[in-house]
Amino acid sequence: MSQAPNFYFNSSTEKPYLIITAVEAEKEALQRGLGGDNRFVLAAAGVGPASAAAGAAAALAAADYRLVISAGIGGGFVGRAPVGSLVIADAMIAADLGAETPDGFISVDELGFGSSRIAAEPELSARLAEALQAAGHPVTTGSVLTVSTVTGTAETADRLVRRIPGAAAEAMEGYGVAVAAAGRGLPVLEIRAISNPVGPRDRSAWNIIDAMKALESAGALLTEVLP
Ligand SMILES: O=C(O)c1cccc(C(=O)CC[C@H]2O[C@@H](n3cnc4c(=O)[nH]cnc43)[C@H](O)[C@@H]2O)c1
Repeated sequence: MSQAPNFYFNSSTEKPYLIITAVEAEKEALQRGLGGDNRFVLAAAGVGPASAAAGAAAALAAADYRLVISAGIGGGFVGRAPVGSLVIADAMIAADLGAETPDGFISVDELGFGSSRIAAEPELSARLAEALQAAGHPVTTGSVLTVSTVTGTAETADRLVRRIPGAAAEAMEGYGVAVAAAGRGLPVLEIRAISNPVGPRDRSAWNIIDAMKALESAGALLTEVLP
């Protein structure tokens, strides 16, 4: 883990919700939206699927939780999730877990080594998406791809959406968090606030400020939607 998880005291008798972000800025944006709701415990576990899985697993070993949420900024596939919008995952997909061949990519599923897809908890995901829509926030439901390398060309972006037609966004942590949650039999959600389009590397196309505001809005609605 590149950053130590920051655990917050929770006085409720109910098991809390665990939210794993990559960096402190994402955690703080969510905390602003959550407004001190002590049902939530947040940890910034570092960038990438390995740090995310290790951070989530450590938090889950230390206390009991009822739900795990992977949240942060992400890239939106063009025409599906614009910058500033939110994506609520229907599934977390390890998009680069497999083997490259001269004829194309073979997923870990096709190789017979497990599954590259973990489904999000459908009812809560739908409720959160509906609440965001009702609040007037642009939101898309679709698969969130977990990659170890940020996509940096139009060719790679096209290849990903052709191979995974339901892809709405990509980020680097969701599948790692989902593996840790699945290891404990816990439901999982992923929320991505879109900071940039997936495609040719262009730092000027990034809008971290709007993405952090969107993450804050998602935090505020989580307090209403979760039981
Ligand atoms: O320098 C670049 O060109 C560049 C482009 C996109 C993302 C990065 C990062 O280092 C971000 C890593 C961090 O943010 C999430 N994130 C945000 N946008 C994306 C994306 O388009 N693809 C993958 N991850 C993204 C990610 O979850 C990490 O936590 C640098």
